[in-house]
Amino acid sequence: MVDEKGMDFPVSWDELHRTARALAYRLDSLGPFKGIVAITRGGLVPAAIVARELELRLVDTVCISTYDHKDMGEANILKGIDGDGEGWLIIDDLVDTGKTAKIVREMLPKAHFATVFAKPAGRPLVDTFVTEVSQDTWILFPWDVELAYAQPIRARKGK
Ligand SMILES: O=P(O)(O)OC[C@H]1O[C@H](OP(=O)(O)OP(=O)(O)O)[C@H](O)[C@@H]1O
Ligand code: HPA
Ligand SMILES: [Mg+2]
Repeated sequence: MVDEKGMDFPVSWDELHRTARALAYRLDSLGPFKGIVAITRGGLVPAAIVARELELRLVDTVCISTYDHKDMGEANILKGIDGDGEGWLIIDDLVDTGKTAKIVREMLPKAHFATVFAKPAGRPLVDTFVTEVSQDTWILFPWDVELAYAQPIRARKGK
């Protein structure tokens, strides 16, 4: 779908699994880490995949909510975490504007911040990521979609 937020970029479960494993592969040489801090909710699935690959069993959460579907609002910090993050790995699904990442970095300045996807505006705030997509792309994660009829491309264009 194309709307004012740009083109949708759908990601399947398989692709997400493969890309999160690629992230774990990169992170393996940057550790060892004490544990993972998952940024809910989007970071939960990638964090589970990375935790499995890096054999990390200590997993905590920072809970932040900024978007209502594609509409950005104020960042609500629902749950923080103590300490400066030294030795910890923070995992989120993506950085977009970098608003969430900035809050998390201020909260845990010594942690390593990693995401599966990055858009250019947020990229400088991430230590490690795998796939960059353009700023006007909207990533559709597999947990946000269901299988449904898709109109042929020509019909969508009204031909
Ligand atoms: O770089 P930003 O512009 O801050 O956008 C990225 C953040 O937005 C999304 O979270 P959201 O607030 O939608 O909450 P959710 O993870 O619970 O879906 C996504 O999971 C990132 O955490
Ligand atoms: O591109 C995105 N996809 C899903 N959630 C998001 N939250 C901020 N940007 C995005
Ligand atoms: Mg999130």
